[in-house]
Amino acid sequence: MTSFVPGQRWISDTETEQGLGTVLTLDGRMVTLLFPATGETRLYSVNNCPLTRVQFNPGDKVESHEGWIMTVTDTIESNGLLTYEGVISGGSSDGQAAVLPESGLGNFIRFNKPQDRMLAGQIDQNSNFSLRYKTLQHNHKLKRSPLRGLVGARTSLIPHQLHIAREVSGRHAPRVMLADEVGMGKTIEAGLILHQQLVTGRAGRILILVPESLQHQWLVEMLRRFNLHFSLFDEERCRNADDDNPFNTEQLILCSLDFLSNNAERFEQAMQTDWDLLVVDEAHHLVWDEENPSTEYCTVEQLSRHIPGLLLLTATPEQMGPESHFARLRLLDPDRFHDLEAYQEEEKTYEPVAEAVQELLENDRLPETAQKHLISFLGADCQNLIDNINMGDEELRASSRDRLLRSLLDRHGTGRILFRNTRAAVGGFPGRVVQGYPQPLPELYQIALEEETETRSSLYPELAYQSRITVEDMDPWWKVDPRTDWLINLLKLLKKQKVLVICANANTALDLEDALRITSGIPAGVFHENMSIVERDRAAAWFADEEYGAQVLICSEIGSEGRNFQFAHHLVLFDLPSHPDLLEQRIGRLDRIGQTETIKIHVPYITGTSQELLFHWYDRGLDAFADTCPSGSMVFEKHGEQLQALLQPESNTTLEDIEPLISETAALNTEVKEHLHNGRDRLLEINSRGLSSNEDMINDIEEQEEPRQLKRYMEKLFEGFGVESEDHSRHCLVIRPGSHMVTSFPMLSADGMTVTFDREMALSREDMHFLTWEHPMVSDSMEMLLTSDMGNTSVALLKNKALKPGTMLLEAIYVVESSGDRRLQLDRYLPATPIRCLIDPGMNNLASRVAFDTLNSQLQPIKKGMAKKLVKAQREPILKMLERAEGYAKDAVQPIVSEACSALLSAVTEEIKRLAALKAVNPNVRDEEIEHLKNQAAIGHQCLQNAMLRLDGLRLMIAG
Ligand SMILES: Nc1ncnc2c1ncn2[C@@H]1O[C@H](COP(=O)(O)OP(=O)(O)OP(=O)(O)O)[C@@H](O)[C@H]1O
Repeated sequence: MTSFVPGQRWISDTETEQGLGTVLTLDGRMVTLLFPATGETRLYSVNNCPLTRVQFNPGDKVESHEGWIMTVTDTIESNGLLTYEGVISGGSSDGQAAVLPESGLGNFIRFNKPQDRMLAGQIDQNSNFSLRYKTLQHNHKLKRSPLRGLVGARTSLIPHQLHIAREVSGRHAPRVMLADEVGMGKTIEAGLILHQQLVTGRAGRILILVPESLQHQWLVEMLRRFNLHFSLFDEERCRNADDDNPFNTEQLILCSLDFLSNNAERFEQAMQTDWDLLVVDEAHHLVWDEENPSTEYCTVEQLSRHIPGLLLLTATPEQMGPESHFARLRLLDPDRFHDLEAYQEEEKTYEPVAEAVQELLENDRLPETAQKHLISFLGADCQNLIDNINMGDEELRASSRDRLLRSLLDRHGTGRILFRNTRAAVGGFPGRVVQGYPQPLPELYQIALEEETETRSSLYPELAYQSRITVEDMDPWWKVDPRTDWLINLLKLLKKQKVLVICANANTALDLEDALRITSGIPAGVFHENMSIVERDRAAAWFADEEYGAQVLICSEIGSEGRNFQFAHHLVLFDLPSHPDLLEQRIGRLDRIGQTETIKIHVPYITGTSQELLFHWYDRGLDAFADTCPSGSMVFEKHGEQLQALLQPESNTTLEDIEPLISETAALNTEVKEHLHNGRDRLLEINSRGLSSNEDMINDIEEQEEPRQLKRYMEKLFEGFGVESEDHSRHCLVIRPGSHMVTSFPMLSADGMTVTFDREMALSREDMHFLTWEHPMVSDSMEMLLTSDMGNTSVALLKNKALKPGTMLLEAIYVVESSGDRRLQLDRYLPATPIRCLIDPGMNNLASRVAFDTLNSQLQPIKKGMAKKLVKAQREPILKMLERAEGYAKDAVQPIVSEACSALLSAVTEEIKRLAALKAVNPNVRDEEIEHLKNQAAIGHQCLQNAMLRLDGLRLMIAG
């Protein structure tokens, strides 16, 4: 061992972040070092200290503590201290000779480059070198995967959701409407898209706007399923923020749409924030008409003008009429949807477009009629794609077919921006049965209704009773109303089964709760818009509790929107809503993913009132109870007014009177359904479920999950960072901080935690953390390793009989990577890509002949002292071999960069072509947009061309 002399510079092998240390004193068997960079001193045992003497050699560049740089030409030793001679590089003294005693070396010098560390004698364990290389490989594979961002969610793999998520999240700044039927997983689809956008860096700042009642549900779903920590913003939170603009204090923010719409100051602040993506749930509330657009619509419209990405979620897009629906489409893509009349005209052509799509899907080669058909929609330009389908090889035919289909879907119909999955198309949902329960009309209701002129009162006679009958000591309405006793009997009959009751008005819900408690002692939860969010969540949780929860929850219309109650199988519609989409929203509380039984819908109605008429109109006219009703809004557009007139109390309509309307409605309903099925819905269905098999994607995801491989890898990573892990059960581990942990480990709680690598287990055991390749614990710890110098040097003994003892091999791992504005998303095309070189004494690169794992299995550790001596002795050959390795690596860079450039260009060209084609039919597509795309491509191309090569790891192996 070199002896210590005060003034010498040494570096700590275990605390490289301390910079260079100076020997202060030598006291018998102890040595004290001062690390001027941090001001810390350390006491070491001379015989057993993790220290390496710092000694530079001719050719090395060193920095003085004054900041100037010198290239060393000679080293002189005197009384154990070194003095460097050399030439200054850079600055005003460039080229001048200089002398630098080691005490004048910069204190912050750190050897983190592999060759510097190795030559300075900082050698890591072989297992960490291997872990580092594996990490680079996994990282590269993950970043290149087309499924990146979609595999990490704690959700079942449901094909229609994954298709939409992949389709949308692949886009830059996506602007789409997710309009799956109620309860089919729009929140999950949105979560997958957000997760993907965040993981890939396409988005960083996201704002979610939801109805107040859904804030908490969203927060929980985002955290529980996607590990996304959104912050809930309300007035109090904003007031307590430490910034003039509270929205600048978090990246992921969720607040209610009402909060922003009704608060000019907060809205202005939100407008001044640099968001990447805006999400609006229950977007049918964005009502628009030319003279009087709603405040909510205007709020979102203004935000959406300056936020690049926009996701609108609604199960009932046409609930507020076709104008509002069109206005929302225009929010998403003003170029494509610029003229309502033109759009409505175009809707009529959906059927022939759907036929053309069908022809493309069904025909292996395209007959002449199909060709003409396509040309009539897409113009003569598409002829060469048609020729490819008829004459090209299999791959070309498939890609040309795909491009034609995409063009058809994009330019005709709502194509790229509207996704709607229906139960009918997806299949596998439990059925629904309805039962009506006619109840006699109480005399007091009859009296109250005689004076009524409004439909609303006859639909909800308890309101008419309360406003018209004003005698003293009158009974509450629920004592008069026969539906109360009926409900109590039903609840008794269903005993412990959960029953969700929905009525239109909050007061009715409250009174009913009283009625149940007073008359029968049945405790019921209530849930309505006038309750605070906490109260609502508490009521929902009480209802959900299997063991001690309430049998019944009574909800008002608005209060229950978007909520998940699929664990219940009985739904009581205490009254009926006035629009078919509202009815669909009500039934959707139970008819959702996760519903396991046939849903029983119970509808009590009072005979002789509008309730009875409406029940029959919905049931036999629209068939809206037993089945979902995609045609509801359109039929309502046509017959709504007539229906309203008949429902008016003054009209005295009988069931017989309404029969003709019911028959007309049924006929129109069949016609509209068929029309939708053949046209718009057919296009939507193909767009929403995808053209190729989604099963393949599920298989790919399952393959990419690799729970066993991930578990093995993480066990190594835990070990590398000093985290203790032990088996819990199959695919599950218990992990906790170890006593030798070098640094804190991402997301590891101090008390330890149980993790599973298995999706099924994660879905059934909420208490376990679901580790996937995309979990922040995994991705952050991978990054932590790659940004440190851990494992970037190693020396090992190579046990291979075919090699002469003493033969030296050098393994150099390079990484080629590009840099550029985050928004350019260049790592889609060129993620950090490892290049491995294995140099033998003849300067050949053996990397392709000797696999990493094969070589690794033949290696044995060498003692650190021995390794340092070896490196010192072999300095010159190591440098020569390294130079050769760099040459090989440089040769490998160009093909990698060229491939990345072509991928970038083909993606942008496709987008430019689309805009150019849209411009032909729509003058609103601006030339600047196309120019912008071209510029982005040019900048991206330039950045890729400037990709850098750097050495990431170095391993020296000696045969023995
Ligand atoms: N892939 C999935 N894995 C596990 N659970 C799911 C999945 N998709 C949906 N669910 C569950 O199904 C229910 C309905 O999903 P979600 O709330 O996303 O539907 P929605 O379409 O947004 O509903 P609504 O139309 O009422 O707003 C939720 O309880 C959700 O957690």
